[in-house]
Formats: sequence, structure tokens, C-alpha cells
Amino acid sequence: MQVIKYPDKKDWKAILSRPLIDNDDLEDVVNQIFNEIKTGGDKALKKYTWQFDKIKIDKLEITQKEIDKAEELLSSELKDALLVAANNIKKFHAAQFQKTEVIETTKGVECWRKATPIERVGLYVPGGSAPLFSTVLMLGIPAKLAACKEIVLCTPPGKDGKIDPAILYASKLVGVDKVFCVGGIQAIGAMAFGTESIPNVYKIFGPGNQFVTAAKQRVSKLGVAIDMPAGPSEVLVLADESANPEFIASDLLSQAEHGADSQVIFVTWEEFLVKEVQFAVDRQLNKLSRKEIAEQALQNSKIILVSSLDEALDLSNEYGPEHLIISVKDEGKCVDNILNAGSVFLGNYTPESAGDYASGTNHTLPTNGFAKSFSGVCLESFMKSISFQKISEKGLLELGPVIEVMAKAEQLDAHCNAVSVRLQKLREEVKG
Ligand SMILES: NC(=O)c1ccc[n+]([C@@H]2O[C@H](COP(=O)([O-])OP(=O)(O)OC[C@H]3O[C@@H](n4cnc5c(N)ncnc54)[C@H](O)[C@@H]3O)[C@@H](O)[C@H]2O)c1
Ligand SMILES: N[C@H](CO)Cc1c[nH]c[nH+]1
Ligand SMILES: [Zn+2]
Repeated sequence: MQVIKYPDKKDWKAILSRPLIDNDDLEDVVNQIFNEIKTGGDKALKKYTWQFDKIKIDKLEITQKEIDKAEELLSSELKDALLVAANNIKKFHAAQFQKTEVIETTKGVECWRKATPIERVGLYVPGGSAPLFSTVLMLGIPAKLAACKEIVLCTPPGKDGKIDPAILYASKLVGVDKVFCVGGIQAIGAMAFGTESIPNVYKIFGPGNQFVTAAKQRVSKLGVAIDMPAGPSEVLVLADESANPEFIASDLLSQAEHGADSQVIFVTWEEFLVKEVQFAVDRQLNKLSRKEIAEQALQNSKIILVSSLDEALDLSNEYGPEHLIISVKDEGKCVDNILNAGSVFLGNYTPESAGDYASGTNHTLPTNGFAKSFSGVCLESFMKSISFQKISEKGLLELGPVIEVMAKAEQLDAHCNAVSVRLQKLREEVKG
């Protein structure tokens, strides 16, 4: 990890840049694959699965029998763990339901909002370098709680050409309707445009690598909604002398092992911690089975020494990390001053992995600085709100003149008239 000491504020942007591949080229690739899917449907999906995953796919949809069989292939220890995690995720997301409240804005003018589920949703579950079955829980549980009518799921084949049984078991557990074996750009295109096998959906959810994220960003410009850009994982750890260097290193490596394009950042104002964390990272790195991937991610990563907690917080807000770990004495000050972060982990005993799997919060989070403008996935992501209003006769007598003035000023006579004809009738009735 590159060490940067006391950087000038004007250099922060460059220091904090993400490791992105050439986006112009990627957009061309995405467009080409989408065009082929629109004309070739399933055939194009199979072609690209061969090209990118090196797997020949006969049929895209997984049968109920295959899904049922997956349960037998899992240990009871893993199934029990999934149940505990699912229960916590359900508890946290179920508490996010908002009550419909009628607001009387002017006497006789009542307004309210009603949340309704998005009818057809598509879930993307990453499977390129590791089958992230935990993502099935993170997306499927809120989709089901929101009462989405049709939930489809796409995930790429593993090296053996099959979907990992834990993904299939988790899909059944949460109540996914259809599972398809296809990943990457082609999976996003399939859910956006529909093919012979895969139905098109109104909104696509889920994390993925740079290819998946670029494809999601493209469909969002073509009329299909997305949750957010949730690309390569990242974490920023902010720590002082109260932190444990071994813990800091373990959290940095937990996100570095996701992919070569992950980025991890350690920020402190305690000079002695820099060396201690460096040593701990090197020591722990050697024990990882995904050492090479983590090593590559560490090339994109930084240790930044700043002059104070205030400066550390400013820098973190400028970066807008997907995950922010706070291990400092003055935790309260940090909580009050965090402006941009996907999910925050407080204290020495809150590893980031807890949010990845089982604390109950959602692990599908904005990356690449999008935490400045997007929230992570939550119950509301699977719903939209319709606003209602009901105005009584008295209410229109009260508010009507205001509307008339505004409509006239915008030179929209018909708007004004829609109020005036009613007011005229009401006034005649009052007179008569
Ligand atoms: N932000 C979040 O909330 C979050 C959560 C979990 C995981 N993640 C990230 O998700 C990612 C998962 O990545 P992954 O690769 O393991 O799985 P993935 O399922 O996202 O991507 C695999 C697919 O990428 C496609 N692909 C691979 N190389 C390609 C190429 N050269 N051109 C076009 N397409 C290509 C293939 O079709 C393959 O099936 C990681 O970067 C991880 O950090 C993010
Ligand atoms: N850390 C990932 C989000 O960036 C989520 C995840 C799933 N499994 C393990 N981790
Ligand atoms: Zn993770």
C-alpha cells in the first residue's frame, strides 16, 4: 500500500481516485452486447457466456428440481447460519415500513402518499470470482417484504458450469420466482430487454464488477431503473491509537480480497500506526487463499497520514466510501460529522464482514463516490410512492384563488380555468 503523508487538500481528488478501466471502450462493449441481445435473445446470451465465462450453456433457466436438490448439498451448519442472517436482515428491513399519514395542508385539502411495490424486479448476484450467496438474502428479503409480484435472479455459472448450490438454496429460502444462469453485461441486458427465456423487469438490483456496473448504468439511461452503481468493493478505515492494528489490517484485507479492482484506504493522524498496520497487512496477506487478488487490490490502495481527526473526516467525506470503519476514541464526533458513506461500522468489535453477512444491514452499497448521492439498498428501493390528494368544497374555496394567481402568472389559462369553473359553481350555490 502506498503511504502518503500530510497531503495537500488540493491533491486529495487525485490521491483518492478509483482504479477504473477505460470507460469509453466499456460503453461500446456494453452497447454492442445489448444490441445483440435485442435481436438474438437467448442465443446472444449463450454466445457471450461462452466468450466471457468459457461455459457452454444449454438452458438458461434453473428447474425447480435443481433448486430443491441444492439443499441436500449444503451442510446444516451453513443452512443454520443462513437462517440467522436472513432473520436479522428481515428484522432490520421490516422495520423500514412507513405508515401512510394524511396531511391536511390547508383546511379541506388532504394529501398523502401510498407506497406500492415495483411489480417486476431483477436481482443480480455476483458469481465471477466467488459465489456471493449472501447477496441473494440482501436483495431477495426486501423484495419479498415489499411484495414485489415477480422476482427474477441472474447469476453467472461457476467454473464447473453450474450455479453454486448455496445461491440456489438462498433463492428458495427468500422466495425468488425464477433463477437464470447468466452473468455479466449479458445478464443485465437480458433483464432489461427480455429474451425468450428471461422476462424483462422494471428495476434491476445488485452488485457486480465493473462490467456489470457499466451495464446497469447504461440500462438506467434506457428506461429501466437501477438501485445504484454498486461496483468493486471499497473500505476506508479511520483509526487512532485506541484501534488494534491487527483488526485494521483484517478489515482492509477483507475488502481487498473481493477483486483486483477493489480499493482500501487507511487514514490516521497517529504516525506509529502506519508501520504497525503495514506489518499486520503483510503478515495476514500471506495466509489468505485469495492472496494474489488481495495483493493486486493493495496496489490501488493507500495509507494516508493526516494532521487531525477533523482532517480525516473531511478526507473521508470527500472520498465517500462504500464502507467506513471508525475506530477512534471520539466516536460521537465522527458520527455527527459523517456526510458521505454507504454503511458505517463503529468500534473495534464491529468488523465490516458483519454487515456483509449477518448484522441485518444491507451489503448492496454505492461505490465509486456514489455514496455522495445514493443510499444503499433498503426496503424502499423495491417500492415507489404514489401521492394522493382530496379537496373538499370548502378546501377549494380556500386554496382555489392561490392556484388561479399562480396559473395566470405562468400564462396557463386552462390550468386557471379548471379551478375557476369550479369556484364559480360553488359561489353560485352559496348565493342560491
Ligand atoms: N458494491 C457492493 O455492494 C458490492 C457487493 C458485493 C460485491 N461487490 C463487488 O462485486 C464484484 C463481483 O465481481 P465478480 O467478477 O466476482 O462477479 P460478477 O458476477 O460481478 O462478474 C462476473 C461476470 O463478468 C463478466 N466478465 C468478466 N470478464 C469480462 C470482460 N473482460 N468483458 C466483459 N464481461 C466480462 C462475465 O460475464 C462474468 O460472468 C466484485 O468487484 C465485488 O467487489 C460489490
Ligand atoms: N463486501 C461486499 C460489498 O462490497 C459484500 C460481500 C458479500 N460477501 C462478502 N462481502
Ligand atoms: Zn465483502
